[in-house]
Amino acid sequence: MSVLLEFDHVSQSYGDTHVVDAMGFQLEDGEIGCLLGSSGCGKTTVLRCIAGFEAVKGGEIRLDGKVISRAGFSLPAHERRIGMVFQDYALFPHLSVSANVGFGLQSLSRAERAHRVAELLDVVGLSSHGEAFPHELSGGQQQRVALARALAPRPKLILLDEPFSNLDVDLRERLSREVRDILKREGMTAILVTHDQHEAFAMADKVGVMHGGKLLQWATPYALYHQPVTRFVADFIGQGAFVPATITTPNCVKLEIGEYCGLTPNGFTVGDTVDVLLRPDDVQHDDASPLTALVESKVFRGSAFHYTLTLPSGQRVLAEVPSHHNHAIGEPIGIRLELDHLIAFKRGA
Ligand SMILES: Nc1ncnc2c1ncn2[C@@H]1O[C@H](COP(=O)(O)OP(=O)(O)OP(=O)(O)O)[C@@H](O)[C@H]1O
Repeated sequence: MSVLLEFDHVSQSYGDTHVVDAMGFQLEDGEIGCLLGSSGCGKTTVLRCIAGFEAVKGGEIRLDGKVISRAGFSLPAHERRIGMVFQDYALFPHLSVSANVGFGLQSLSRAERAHRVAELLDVVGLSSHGEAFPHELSGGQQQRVALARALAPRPKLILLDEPFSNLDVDLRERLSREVRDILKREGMTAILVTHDQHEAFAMADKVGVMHGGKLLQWATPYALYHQPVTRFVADFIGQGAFVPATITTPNCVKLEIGEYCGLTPNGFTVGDTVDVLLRPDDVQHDDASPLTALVESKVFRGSAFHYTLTLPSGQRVLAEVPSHHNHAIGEPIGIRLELDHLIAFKRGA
């Protein structure tokens, strides 16, 4: 695979306000990337810079090896071959679904256009809705029309700006999987912007966590969850509790609930005091374990309970426990740690 989109120390500011700060990442041809962050972190600005609606103030954006934006130069948006899908779908209300999808295909003959439109309606599962108007479709169907319209002219890259935020949670999850399948089938490279971690994980091959205009980590969802490089990313992605510990040997760490070895505490020396992140799936319920914790609260999630447990010191940990283990608040339950790898940050850092 070759690199399609490159961000090389890209910065953007409005007056004295730095909105994007020396940002760097690479997206391979055919990959789906996602910029994830809370409101105001700069993700939409990044998307606008890629689309060509804004020129960057520093660094370079390259598409397919060619510079499309640097200080003093910005390739016009219509010459970038980038498609966009917006949060509000932005369909033309007075045009049929077919006409919406065929809108960017004016350079094709009528027959070629009809062929491409039919092909895309099939891809997004709306072949029988070609004559319908946008207001006759559900939100999810309208978003699939918007995707088909963006795919129609065979762009190099598709940008999706919070594409599912107007939809209810169930539909959002289903549609994010469907859209991923469609993009993959079409071999399309795409960047999605969202503040919803579930959406990011369901859609993307690589996710970038943004905070205050900085890209803190660009990695697979698995690596973000299991190997976050900063405390902020560890906190932002998934759930968990930080528990005090000490590095006792080059590959062992001692917590209040025991010493765990065979781990690689990178960057620490023996004697360092650290905070270890325990995810709910690291804390296993085991009736036979001599180690117990008190149930402080619990949330029923159907297949599992999310327990908040209190260790003897008062330290809280979270545990995901199959829901047939229904324990009462205040009850002690046996626990065991399953630490595959260590996520630890120096105490106070
Ligand atoms: N044209 C502008 N002029 C001045 N400040 C701007 C402009 N556009 C955005 N900003 C500021 O830049 C910061 C980043 O905005 P941006 O829209 O990129 O964030 P975002 O992460 O996409 O947020 P949201 O999820 O709320 O859309 C915000 O503080 C915003 O107020």
